[in-house]
Amino acid sequence: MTVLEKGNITIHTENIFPIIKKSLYTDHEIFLRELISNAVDAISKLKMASFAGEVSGEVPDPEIVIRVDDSNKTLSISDNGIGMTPDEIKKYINQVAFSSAEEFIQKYQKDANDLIGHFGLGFYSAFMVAKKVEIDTLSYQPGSPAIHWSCDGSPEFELTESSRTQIGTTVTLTLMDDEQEYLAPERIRQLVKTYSDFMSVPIKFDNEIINKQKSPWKESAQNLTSDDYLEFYRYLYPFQEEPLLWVHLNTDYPYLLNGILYFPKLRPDVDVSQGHIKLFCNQVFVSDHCEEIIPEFLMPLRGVIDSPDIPLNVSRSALTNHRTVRSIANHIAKKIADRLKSLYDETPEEYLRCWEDVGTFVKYGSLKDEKFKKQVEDILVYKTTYKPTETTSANDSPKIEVESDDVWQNVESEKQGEFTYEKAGYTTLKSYLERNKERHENRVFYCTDTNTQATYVELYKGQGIEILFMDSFIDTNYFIPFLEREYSEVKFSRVDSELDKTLLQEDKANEIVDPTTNKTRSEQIKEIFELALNKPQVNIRTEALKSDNPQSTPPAMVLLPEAMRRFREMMALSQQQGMEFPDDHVLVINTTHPLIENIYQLSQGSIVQASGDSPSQEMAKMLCQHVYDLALISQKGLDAEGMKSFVERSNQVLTRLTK
Ligand SMILES: Nc1ncnc2c1ncn2[C@@H]1O[C@H](COP(=O)(O)OP(=O)(O)OP(=O)(O)O)[C@@H](O)[C@H]1O
Repeated sequence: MTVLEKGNITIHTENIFPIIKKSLYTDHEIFLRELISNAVDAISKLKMASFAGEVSGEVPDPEIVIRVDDSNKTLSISDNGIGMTPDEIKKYINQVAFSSAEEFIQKYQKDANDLIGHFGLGFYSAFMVAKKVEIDTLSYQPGSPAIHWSCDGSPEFELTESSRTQIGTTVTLTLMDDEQEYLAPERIRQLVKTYSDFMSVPIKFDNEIINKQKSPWKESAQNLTSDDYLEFYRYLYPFQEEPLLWVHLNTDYPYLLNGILYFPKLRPDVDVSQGHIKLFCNQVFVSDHCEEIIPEFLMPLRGVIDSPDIPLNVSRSALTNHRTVRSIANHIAKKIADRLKSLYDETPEEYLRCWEDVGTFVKYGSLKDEKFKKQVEDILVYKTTYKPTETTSANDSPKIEVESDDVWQNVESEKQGEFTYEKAGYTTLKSYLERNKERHENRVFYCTDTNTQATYVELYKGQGIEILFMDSFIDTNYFIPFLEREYSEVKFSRVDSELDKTLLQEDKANEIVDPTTNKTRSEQIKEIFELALNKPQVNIRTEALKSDNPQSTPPAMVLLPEAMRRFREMMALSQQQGMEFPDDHVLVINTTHPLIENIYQLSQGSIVQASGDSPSQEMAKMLCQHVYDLALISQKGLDAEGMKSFVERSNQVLTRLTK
């Protein structure tokens, strides 16, 4: 073997090797990604040279071959790309590669592990795992000799002749003793799959192609079917539920950006604060964590973004404020909004199918991002009790289907005739306000829980008042206050917070019935309840509920005034607890209900016993407590103590009634 040249690699820091080996990155494994990327570059350079007519003879089918030699503890990566002349080796490897490595190390030594991509070290990263690196190469340039370059980790290299006859390059690493894991076939396969799966050149190992090669996000959306998108999703996230919809990003100005983002179904067990989007740079995998690039509210999205314009060697904290990155984040949010808007306009059924999950993104996005909010504000929909009849338009006065007890209507069953959001039981806030402006202008009645608020919903429905269902965590804790800030004249009232005047009639019990005390019947009823319950914190009020059939209205209702309830909910949220049901609630006694009238009559019983109350007064007292318990039950249920006394009292009342 003739030694052509011996020399020193042009670097200025003598101890650069130990730095590289020991402390630069914790994830040494990226060396394989770097070497494969160089091989792919070399192959595309040969292709370009061939297009330019610079290559004599056939250009072989591109391939990269990885080989392991267990006995020599070597791992090699071969390509049939452009190869290198001796001069190029000197220029690119000895000077450029090493000097840029030096610069890189000096710049990033401190926070290298904070970098998003650990890019830029290139060929030199081989020294993180190898005690000796050899390059065997033959350039495509006619007459160029094949050469062999070797370096044992000292700043010295050796160039010798090589017997290589095939154009291309083989890089052989003799692995360090503590880096032998990279000889294991499974480890190699796993690394190729992680980092280089979508490189467009086939990568062979053990006579098998081990990378996927095709990167759908680089294709034009027209060339992909829904099945292609779904198949790609399954490939990226095996065993996961199908995504709801996806957005294909394809921009080349002012930055290059490709990607496919999927909306997953939001499962309660999915940690939405953790990013799942994979970041690529020219099809090379960079990171599973691109939280700095994606707007926070889109974090639960999945899929791929690929942009060579995202700087990968700045620290994560610097990324967030980087101009291009900010502009990419805005672009992604806009594309997502565009996709949702076209879905809303063009395929309402599809939009509603996804709404429950997508709605959370959209609401959260509106809270977080002013621009996004502006884009989506007209496509926010809410479930409603409103049901248009075939002849009415969406903005007619509400026709509420009183009979149906299934307020969560099934979208699928609403398919006759032209599909509208209203027919499917959904509405926008704008339509709601418009439809109801005559009856209750700028007031939105809403329900957050169909079970506990069923009595109240029935009462409103009975009077033809439209109710929106805002039942998600984000609705109750953030979105309603947000909407009130946005539309300052609009107020939201939960169905159990107050009884709207449209539900009430003039209280006939207001006439004075006791000339000696000047008390009205209502005042007496209130007193009867106050005495019977003996709960000073409960604010007892009498009202006359409107109804054609008083029997069908509740005799009493528990109300939680909106502001007080919200304040308590906020407190509970900040202490990460559920809200305790407040003792200081309102109890409304419905004076039109026959039961209340009967209790009133009973309590007027005049036979006074030694103990004080007459049997009929005792009975009236028990019935008052019972009415209150029933009102509590239909609001929040009873606790253990409450249930015990309710059952005991029920038995007493029944016994007395059957005497
Ligand atoms: N397999 C190869 N075939 C041909 N030339 C190669 C090969 N590997 C490296 N080179 C040459 O060596 C140069 C330096 O490689 P290195 O990986 O250090 O940096 P780079 O690829 O230019 O940049 P990056 O930092 O993005 O990796 C390359 O630009 C290329 O000219």
